[in-house]
Amino acid sequence: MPSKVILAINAGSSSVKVSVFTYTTPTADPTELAVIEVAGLTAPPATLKYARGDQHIKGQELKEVEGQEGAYEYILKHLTEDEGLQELKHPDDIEFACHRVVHGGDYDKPTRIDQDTYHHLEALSDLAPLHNAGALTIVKAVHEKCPKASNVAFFDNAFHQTLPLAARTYAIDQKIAKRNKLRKYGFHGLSYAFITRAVATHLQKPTKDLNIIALHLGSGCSACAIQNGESIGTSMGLTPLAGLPGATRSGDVDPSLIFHFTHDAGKPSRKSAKGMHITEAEQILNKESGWGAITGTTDFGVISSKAAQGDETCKLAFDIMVDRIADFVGSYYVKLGGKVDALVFAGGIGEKGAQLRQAVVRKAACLGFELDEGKNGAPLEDEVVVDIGRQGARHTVLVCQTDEQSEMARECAQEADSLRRPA
Ligand SMILES: Nc1ncnc2c1ncn2[C@@H]1O[C@H](COP(=O)(O)OP(=O)(O)O)[C@@H](O)[C@H]1O
Ligand SMILES: CC(=O)OP(=O)(O)O
Ligand SMILES: [Mg+2]
Repeated sequence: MPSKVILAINAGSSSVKVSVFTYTTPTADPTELAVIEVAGLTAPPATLKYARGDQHIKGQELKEVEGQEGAYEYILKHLTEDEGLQELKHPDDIEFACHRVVHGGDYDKPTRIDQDTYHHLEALSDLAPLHNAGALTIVKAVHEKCPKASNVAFFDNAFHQTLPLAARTYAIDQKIAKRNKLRKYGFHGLSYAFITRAVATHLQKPTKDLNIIALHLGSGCSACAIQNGESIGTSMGLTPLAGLPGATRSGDVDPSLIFHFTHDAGKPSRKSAKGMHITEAEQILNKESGWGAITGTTDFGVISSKAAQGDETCKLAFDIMVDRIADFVGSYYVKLGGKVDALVFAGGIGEKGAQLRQAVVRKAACLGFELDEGKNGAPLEDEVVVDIGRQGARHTVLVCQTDEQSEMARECAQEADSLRRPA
């Protein structure tokens, strides 16, 4: 029997990550065969990372690759040409292509993408200007190049369906809010779903009893208060712009600020990509702000080391992040009534940024979070969850190597029968 390949595709704002899985039965977790990532899309040249068995490529520059669609084309070619990846020799070997779709509006569960869903998701593109359009170009590319695959969308806002009414409602006219669906959706949900399960397993607790403050810190950054395994508060809002700053995003500002920043706030952005209808205000706050605008680099690793060497601009960007993250840790501690099993760091910065973790945890020391500095500074090995807290401290601090692709693949294998395209 031919093996069934699941390709899980995660189009982030600065990277495209694809993992290749096979699966056999709906009960076993899919087996990961390879992981490939094209990163640095906001700071060209893009770079390649590839891991399959003993084969590892890291940091190879890809001068010709641009944008999420270009990254996907490169990835598919690389995978099908890898002699060692027997299971994926031809695009037709792919049974399911799972797509991380950041904004799913009212969609609350994995959904096969047909023409109708595609158009619904297209209409939501303006609400996730750095994400949806890129993901949809990949959906199109899969449709054209892998016609036998079933395309399934996994929504980044679905995990936050459990937000209590008050937490998801903006203090605006409710008639208009309802008509225009203006509410907090929240994102990074595939990551938070993965983190919840992985941390519950690590702490040997049932998911339904897990209470954590989780931080997903990557090119986009967010915080989430998770009570009894469910999201009860999260920092992103109607769009992934709200809350914490990101590589090119401002995060929360006074909503009036933009009208003092530019007189053209409401005009259509001249720079917005084809098919997108965003204003100058959305362009500036999503793509021309954040730590990239302050320092000139979108790489938070560079900012952290320069800040440590005394570069004042990088120190300011670093301190802004620490200040804003600490605000959410404090507020979510209250939301959870002080019943917190762990503070969890995840995402590119959460996993690699020892310096940032140290600064955040120091600020939260009054709540009982403390680090074991040796463990915090040690490079991560293969474990999914690592305890970096001081033994004996009131609260635990963890790093979780989150994996949105494996979250999608797991759900896909479980629901394979209902998600498969009719023959
Ligand atoms: N050593 C490091 N220390 C802190 N941050 C880092 C380090 N290396 C990479 N990063 C940050 O991680 C980001 C990528 O995070 P990731 O979660 O993969 O992003 P994406 O939003 O594209 O999914 C990079 O843009 C960079 O800012
Ligand atoms: C929702 C979001 O901001 O995602 P990413 O961090 O992958 O850009
Ligand atoms: Mg990401």
